[in-house]
Amino acid sequence: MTTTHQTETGPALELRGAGIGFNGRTLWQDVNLRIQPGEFLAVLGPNGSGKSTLLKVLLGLYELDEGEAFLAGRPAEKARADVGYIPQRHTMDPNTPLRARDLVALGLDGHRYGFRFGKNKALQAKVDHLLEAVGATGYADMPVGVLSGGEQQRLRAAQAIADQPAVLLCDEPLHSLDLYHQEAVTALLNQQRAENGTAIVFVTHEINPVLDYVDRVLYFAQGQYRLGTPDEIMTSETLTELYGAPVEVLRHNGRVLVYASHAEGHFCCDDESVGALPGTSTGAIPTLEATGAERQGR
Ligand SMILES: Nc1ncnc2c1ncn2[C@@H]1O[C@H](COP(=O)(O)OP(=O)(O)OP(=O)(O)O)[C@@H](O)[C@H]1O
Repeated sequence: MTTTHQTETGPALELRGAGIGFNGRTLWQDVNLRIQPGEFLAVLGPNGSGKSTLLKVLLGLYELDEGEAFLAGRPAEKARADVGYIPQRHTMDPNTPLRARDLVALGLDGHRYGFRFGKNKALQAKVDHLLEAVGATGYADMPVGVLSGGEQQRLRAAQAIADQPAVLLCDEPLHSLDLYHQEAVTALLNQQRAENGTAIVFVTHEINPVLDYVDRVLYFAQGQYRLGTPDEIMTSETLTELYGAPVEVLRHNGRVLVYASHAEGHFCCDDESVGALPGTSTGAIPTLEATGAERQGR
């Protein structure tokens, strides 16, 4: 059965006055956000700014310090069945006793079908379709533990959308994928939101591969956030204001290029973009990750 979340009323996801921090350091606060069914939200920000934490709040794994989080009209901790999740890449144990197709099948209401799944022809066909969509047909019957990181990541993407969730939470899902498979996975996610109304929350350091699909950007930095369309947020003016120090944003061949020249180098943008900046040598760019001093000071 096809689920279409676009026909449902109300936002797919909502944060009201939300805030969270750890060990006395506020990651973000007073976040107000309504994501509609079918909307694609990119979440950006430096290392440690709280992007993955946002996903964990939406998964009901972390409690907010203030405010509320709702998914499909329910408090986040009660909405697990409405959520698909592509976790940040981690390599699976080589001895994991699952084939690639079993991993994807678990996304199809695995708790209900369990390993009897193999007898259901309709579900098998669905798994085959998902495997094909992420280019995994060739290794469908291989044990997942022997697959490469990128191959495993494509299976996680297929698994996460298998049950057509109302909200899909993606934590750097393109990390370690080659360009061809980045495009295949982003096209699949886009199809999922267009055809089934799945709202997508996409944490990434690199907006360019999804720029064509992104409706709005949520950008965390310095304990603050900005929310708006890519044209509103990915500007020198907005990011300079957010970081409180000069950031230059350029558009080149349809790509967003972010250049942070502050001496402390505590900005974050994607290295690939900086490298692509015309007339700029990567050697001249300071480190773009949070400094050790910043992290210890939280
Ligand atoms: N359970 C926890 N207990 C204590 N600190 C935590 C916990 N979870 C996250 N943090 C801290 O909160 C900060 C934000 O972590 P988070 O993983 O959300 O960052 P991020 O923006 O996703 O970073 P990255 O780009 O590096 O993946 C980090 O400094 C992290 O150490």
